[in-house]
Amino acid sequence: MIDAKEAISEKAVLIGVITQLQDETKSEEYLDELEFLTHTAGGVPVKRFVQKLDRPNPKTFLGTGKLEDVRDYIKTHDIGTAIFDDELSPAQLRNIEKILDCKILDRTNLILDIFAQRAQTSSAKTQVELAQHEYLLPRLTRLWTHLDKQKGGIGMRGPGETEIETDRRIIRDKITLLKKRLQTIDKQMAVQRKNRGKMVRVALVGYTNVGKSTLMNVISKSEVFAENKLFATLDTTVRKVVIKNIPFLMTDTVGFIRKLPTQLVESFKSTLDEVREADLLLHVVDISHPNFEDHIASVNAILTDIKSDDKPTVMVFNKIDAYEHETIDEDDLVTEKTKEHYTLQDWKKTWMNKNDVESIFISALNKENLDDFKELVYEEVKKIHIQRFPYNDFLYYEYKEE
Ligand SMILES: Nc1nc2c(ncn2[C@@H]2O[C@H](COP(=O)(O)OP(=O)(O)OP(=O)(O)O)[C@@H](O)[C@H]2O)c(=O)[nH]1
Ligand SMILES: [Mg+2]
Repeated sequence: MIDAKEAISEKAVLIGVITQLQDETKSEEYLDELEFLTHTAGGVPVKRFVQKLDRPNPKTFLGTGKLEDVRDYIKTHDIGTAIFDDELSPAQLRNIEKILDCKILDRTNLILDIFAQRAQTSSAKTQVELAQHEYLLPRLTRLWTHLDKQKGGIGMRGPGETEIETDRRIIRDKITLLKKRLQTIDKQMAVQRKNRGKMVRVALVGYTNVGKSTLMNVISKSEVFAENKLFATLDTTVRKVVIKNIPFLMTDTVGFIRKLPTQLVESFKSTLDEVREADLLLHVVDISHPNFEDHIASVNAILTDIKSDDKPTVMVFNKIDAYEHETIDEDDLVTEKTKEHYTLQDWKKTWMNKNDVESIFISALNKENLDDFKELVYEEVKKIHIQRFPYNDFLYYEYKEE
């Protein structure tokens, strides 16, 4: 198993591709994100290698020529790790390892590593460990390559293969064990959720680092760990919040990311159950991020994945204090107005015009527009609360303070 702390603490090169599916700009944005991930994991990105291809090479991800460039660079600059901006297949990993003499990580691996470093509770730790083992299982074949060379095609059933088989069996057993342990945890968590009664449940969801925990803190006056790193939160925090005369439960949970490893989605089931069982979602967006629309799409895809896309949702555009846009000079009649030129007002109009979804623009950090935010959440929670407690109307006795 990859040691969480040791995995990367050294210089790394980042490797990506430009394809028909991702143009130069996209590729660069993705590598920016990979760089942020690398930092978060404790690595130091020193150089990027990007190649234009129809699609990633099925055998070596990059073309072999380009990969040799990478190898030369790694040798001369004493690089410890090469990080690929995609999930490498077991075969790709094996082939690349033959060419580059250093630690190879892919995006999935990197994310798993960050999760492993950050997991605090036994639940989160078990979930990550399960995901790591499932990632590892098909990739255990690495040893085969050495055998291949030594023995050729014949006589492969030597001790080497038995060893791999033994390793595989150990990992499979471990997976079974972890799954069992998770089932027990799942049950406990389900009981806990039940014990919370019928109170309306609101879940903060959104891309990683958008400010969910910060918002949770200002709304519930709690102290949830928030920082400018990806995946600051892995465990779910639930707080009771009261706005005016309605108490409800608010959940802060793990942030999403583009191409969240499927193993993680699967093993974080009990964490994501909080989202699945929520009555109302607050989809928090970092509007100051140049890719925020992509982030919304990624989050929606994962919500669909976990069958939670049809829940009542409020779009919460956070970090308005940090929003910047490009401007067109008044005498410039050539430049066409694009989204880069949108003011906050333009974005508000765009979103207010959507009938099926409520939206609000705030800054959790500077506490801007929080009163309107609370009012909106109150109205949405009230709709659900009234349905759930039809006879409990005394809760709605609102007394005005003069
Ligand atoms: N400028 C600005 N920064 C903010 C705002 N809200 C949060 N941040 C910063 O954004 C960073 C991430 O905040 P978190 O609250 O940890 O974000 P999160 O969504 O919980 O992140 P994960 O738990 O990693 O998914 C921190 O450095 C916050 O201080 C805001 O309104 N404006
Ligand atoms: Mg958080």
